[in-house]
Amino acid sequence: MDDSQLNAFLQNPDTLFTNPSIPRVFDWEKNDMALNQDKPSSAMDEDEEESSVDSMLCDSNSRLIPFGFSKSNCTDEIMMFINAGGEALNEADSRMKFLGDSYFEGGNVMQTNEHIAEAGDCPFIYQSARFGSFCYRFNNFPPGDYFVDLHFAEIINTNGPKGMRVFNVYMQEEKVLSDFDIFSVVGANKPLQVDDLRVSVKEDGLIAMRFEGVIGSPIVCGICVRKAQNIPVPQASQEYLKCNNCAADIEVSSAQKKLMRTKVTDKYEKKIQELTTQCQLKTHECHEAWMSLTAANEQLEKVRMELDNKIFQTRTLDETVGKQAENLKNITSRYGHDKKYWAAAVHDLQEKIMIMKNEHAQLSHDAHACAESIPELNKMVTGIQALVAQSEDLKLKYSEEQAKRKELYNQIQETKGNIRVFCRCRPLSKEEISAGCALVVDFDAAKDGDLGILTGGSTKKTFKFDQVYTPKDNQVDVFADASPLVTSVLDGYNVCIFAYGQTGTGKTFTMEGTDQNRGVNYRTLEQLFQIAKERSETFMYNISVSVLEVYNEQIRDLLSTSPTSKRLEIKQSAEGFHHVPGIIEAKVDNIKEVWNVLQIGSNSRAVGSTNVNEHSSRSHCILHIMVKSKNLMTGDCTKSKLWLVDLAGSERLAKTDAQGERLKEAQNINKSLSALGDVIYALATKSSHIPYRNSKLTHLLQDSLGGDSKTLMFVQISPSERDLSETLSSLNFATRVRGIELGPAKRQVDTSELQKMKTMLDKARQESRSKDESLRKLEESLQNLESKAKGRDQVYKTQQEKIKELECQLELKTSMQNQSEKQVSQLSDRLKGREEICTGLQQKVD
Ligand SMILES: Nc1ncnc2c1ncn2[C@@H]1O[C@H](COP(=O)(O)OP(=O)(O)OP(=O)(O)O)[C@@H](O)[C@H]1O
Repeated sequence: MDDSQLNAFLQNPDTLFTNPSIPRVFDWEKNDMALNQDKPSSAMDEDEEESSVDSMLCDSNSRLIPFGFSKSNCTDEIMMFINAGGEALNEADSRMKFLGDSYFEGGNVMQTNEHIAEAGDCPFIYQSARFGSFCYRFNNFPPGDYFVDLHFAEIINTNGPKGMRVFNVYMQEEKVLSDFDIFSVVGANKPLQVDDLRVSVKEDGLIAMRFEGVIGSPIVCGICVRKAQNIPVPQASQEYLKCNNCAADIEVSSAQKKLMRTKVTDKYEKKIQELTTQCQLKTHECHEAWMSLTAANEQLEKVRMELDNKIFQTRTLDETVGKQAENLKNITSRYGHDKKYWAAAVHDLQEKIMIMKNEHAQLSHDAHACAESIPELNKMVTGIQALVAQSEDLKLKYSEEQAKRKELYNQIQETKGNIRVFCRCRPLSKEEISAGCALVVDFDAAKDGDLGILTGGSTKKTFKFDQVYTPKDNQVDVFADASPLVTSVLDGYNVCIFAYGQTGTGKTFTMEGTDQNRGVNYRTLEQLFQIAKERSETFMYNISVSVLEVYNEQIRDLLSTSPTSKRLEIKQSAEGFHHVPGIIEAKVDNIKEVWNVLQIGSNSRAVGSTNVNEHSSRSHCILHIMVKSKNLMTGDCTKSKLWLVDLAGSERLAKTDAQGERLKEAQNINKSLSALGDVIYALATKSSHIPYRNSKLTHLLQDSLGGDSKTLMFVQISPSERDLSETLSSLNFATRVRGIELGPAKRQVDTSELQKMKTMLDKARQESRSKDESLRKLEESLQNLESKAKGRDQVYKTQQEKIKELECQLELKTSMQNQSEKQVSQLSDRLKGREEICTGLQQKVD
């Protein structure tokens, strides 16, 4: 209690007693007993209630305070108020008539900070208490009657239950409160005031109070002792009782009444005693029950805790099981998927194994067959080797024969002469036929190279040439005699073939021909590629083509796409070859490409002139073919040229009566043709000076006219009598050329010598033919052998490769089979493992 609280209390001590919030056990103003509400240990039964009025009317010495004794009967003089500690309220000494010494025995003082509900302004009183079985003794009270107020609060065991703390209170060794249970009245932490316990103080001036536990320990927070007013002693008087039968008042003396009361009291006291005993027993039982209940509660709490733990564990387990179930589900689904996949894979593998087994069997069979055929193959190999050796021998012989053939051929050519002249006469044109032109050409001895010209009347002039072609002879016949020169070109000789003659006599027809009747140019090149192809095993050829035109002593490149091509000049290279720098050399690999090139040249020639036929008659058209060859066996290289020239028309100026540009053209043509004649003459006479440079034509053909070069001239003539003079002119020129070629010295050889030479020539021809024939046969047999050898080689190689391939496949398939079997066994193991895992998991889930 702090100072302010103490002062408040001292100024108005009744606050302790008038606080309406504090329950009171004995409230005289209400004239009721608070204890009856909850029926504490001293609770009364219904029988007792009937007599309670009497039983509670006690005298001053009785334990019970007389009924109807109100607080107003008491003096307000407070004799003493102590707190639970048993100390007097020192500050109030001057106000309270504290009458002397006091002491207590037993118990402990305890304090709490618990909140005391409804304690009004003085919770402090109830926050300190004496606890345990104890007693107070207060001395030096003046004799008389006093009221004692006791203050209680259940502040120790706040959770009850009822009957846990039950105690008796004695005043002057009289029990004033029996089996008092605070908790049962107000519960925990609530104040309880027991007012107006009446105490008589004798001469010894002593008030003794004793608190004695029945169950648990007594507890008290404060004690107030007040001086009571003098209580009037009731006078003994007559009392009346109502007769039950007649309703008459029966006088009852005080003694009688007292006797009655004593009897009743005794009876009820005995009953009370019994009930008290029973109550004590019941209380004891209750206490035991409570204790067992507490123990059971503790047990229950433990069980609850365990249950909580179990629930928690169960939840955790549930979650784990859920997760495991999910996992299991996933695993099961994966397993199902895997199972399907692996089943399909196993099925595939089994199928593959089956196929491989079949293939293996087939391969084994093939291998056996191959192994069996090996001796035969060996025989074949031996045969092939023999054939190859034979072939090599034949090749050698063939090379030798070829060399001999070449030698003989050249000998024949040389015998024939390096410049040869063929005469070809065109048929009469429609115009000539319609004009009724007569034929002036006699072909009776044409086969022998003799040509007769009817010069008028019965006179006939005969010309001799290497070949004479009648109008009936076609392009094939013409080329058949010219073709050996193609071989010479491929053998490395320079060759020049040109057509000479009057305009319109068939020069272009012979050289170029038409689409249906290809001429010498096309056929020469065709044969060139054919022979090159035939010789491809021993020779490698590189062929290129240029197309030129010489017009008015100017060279024009007909393959050039440039419209204003620069002036082309003839130069001599360091090796001594003559060439035209800047001229296009189109590389050709086949006849188709050649034809394209010829077409380009022909078109280009057409573009450059207003009148094609006229222009072609006035210009020299030259096809230049360069052939580079390499002998693959010897490594020898050659570089040869083939000139195919369609010369301009050779008609005489007098006849054409040309003037101006025409005259200039004709002069240039004559000049170049004369220059050609001069060169040939110089070559024939072995002149020290060959006038090649007199014209562009001879300058251009320098390398192919003379020396080792071979020249073929086609002299083209008209059969018409209208062209007789020009025909004679052309034939004379050709004869000169041919005559010059053979040389006058040869001509002068005598007949026997000539005959001898002829015989030798025939013999050589015969030999050449027979050798050609044998050579052809040899070539054929060689080709057959080679093709056979190649075929067998190929078969052998194929067989060997097949054997190797089969062996490889066999190995591969065997290893694949082993691997597959391993995989299958591994998969089976894995499958088993998974199934076991799944079974375990399934079991877990179950
Ligand atoms: N042997 C022949 N058989 C059939 N027709 C021929 C023969 N020779 C020439 N001709 C025809 O005669 C005509 C003139 O021939 P071509 O143009 O070849 O003469 P050319 O001498 O080249 O003339 P130019 O000097 O004017 O060029 C052509 O229509 C041609 O078809």
